[in-house]
Amino acid sequence: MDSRVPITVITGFLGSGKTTLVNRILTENHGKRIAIIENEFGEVGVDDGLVVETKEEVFEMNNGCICCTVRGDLIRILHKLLKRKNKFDAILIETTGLADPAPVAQTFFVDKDLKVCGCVGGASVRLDAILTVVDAKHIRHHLDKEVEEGAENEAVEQVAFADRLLLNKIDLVSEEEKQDVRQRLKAINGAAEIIECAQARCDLDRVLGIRAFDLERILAEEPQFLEDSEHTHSSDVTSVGIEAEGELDGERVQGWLSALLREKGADIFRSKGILCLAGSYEKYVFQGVHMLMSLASTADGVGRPWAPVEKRLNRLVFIGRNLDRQRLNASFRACLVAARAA
Ligand SMILES: Nc1nc2c(ncn2[C@@H]2O[C@H](COP(=O)(O)OP(=O)(O)OP(=O)(O)O)[C@@H](O)[C@H]2O)c(=O)[nH]1
Repeated sequence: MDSRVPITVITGFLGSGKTTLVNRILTENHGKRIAIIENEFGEVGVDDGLVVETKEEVFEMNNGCICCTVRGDLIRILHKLLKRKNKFDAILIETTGLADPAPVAQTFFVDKDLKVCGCVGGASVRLDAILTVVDAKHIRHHLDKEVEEGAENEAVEQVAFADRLLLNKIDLVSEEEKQDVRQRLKAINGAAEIIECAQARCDLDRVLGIRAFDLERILAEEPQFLEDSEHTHSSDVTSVGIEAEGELDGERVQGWLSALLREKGADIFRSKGILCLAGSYEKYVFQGVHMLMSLASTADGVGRPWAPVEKRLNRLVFIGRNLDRQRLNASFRACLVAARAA
């Protein structure tokens, strides 16, 4: 019997539905002990507030990008997990929306530390599959994005490297658009099965424990895969994080966010935040993907409520191109009740 712990890498562009899939796996009654390793892009982390309350263990890695600077952290976390007496049945790694999955996968095959400790070869873990979640509405825009010479188009890399493609958000596109996206995906990666879904609702047997990662296929397509090579992200995508204590005027902040995304949504790929609205004990979760925006509260079953002693800290992050840090900060702060009274 194979006693190695299967690792599933969940990748996909910003806002495609990775956390939605993780939440879905966590709430499904599968009887497995799962550890989740989360890596988030952006100056201010908010995903800790977006992942459902769970008995499973969630490890945050927010000091850099998993495919570049924090591979060491990933290895350390894996060693820690593997030393446990009560071993996990599965490990999920959610990458940032801008990660290249290749160097993450490579970690399990070429890293000296993993080899020394016998996790590979010594057979403690195995890479089960790379799942790439695709936003059916926005993916074409990102696949078409031109990048500077020498840099990678992360959306293309994520599709190319997938063992399974979860074509998510099919509720947002017509049949014609969906077929067009399917063709685009097939042209980049003809080998990966495409699973269509909305809200990442898919049969988990088709995505977990599937033994789909095939080193031979990768080596046939990318002979240098096992060589530790440099890669460069496109440098025009940046993030602006905002942290501010205090209560917000609900109407004002909603008006500000809708106007901002309406005007700048082509450049703001992703926005999200945890908000404290005046007169409410609920924690509000704001989610934006380009121009689409939603605001839900813990009363709708999203996130975790404010704890009685918790500091009412608003946390937001904007990820995209041409972000005006000063303007975003000033216009957000103008939505605080205190700013209005001043
Ligand atoms: N309409 C629609 N919205 C969806 C679907 N799946 C997820 N969303 C929404 O899309 C937004 C982004 O979803 P997430 O799961 O946070 O995406 P993500 O890939 O984890 O985002 P990042 O970690 O920021 O890259 C949220 O507002 C979700 O509720 C879907 O199938 N249809």
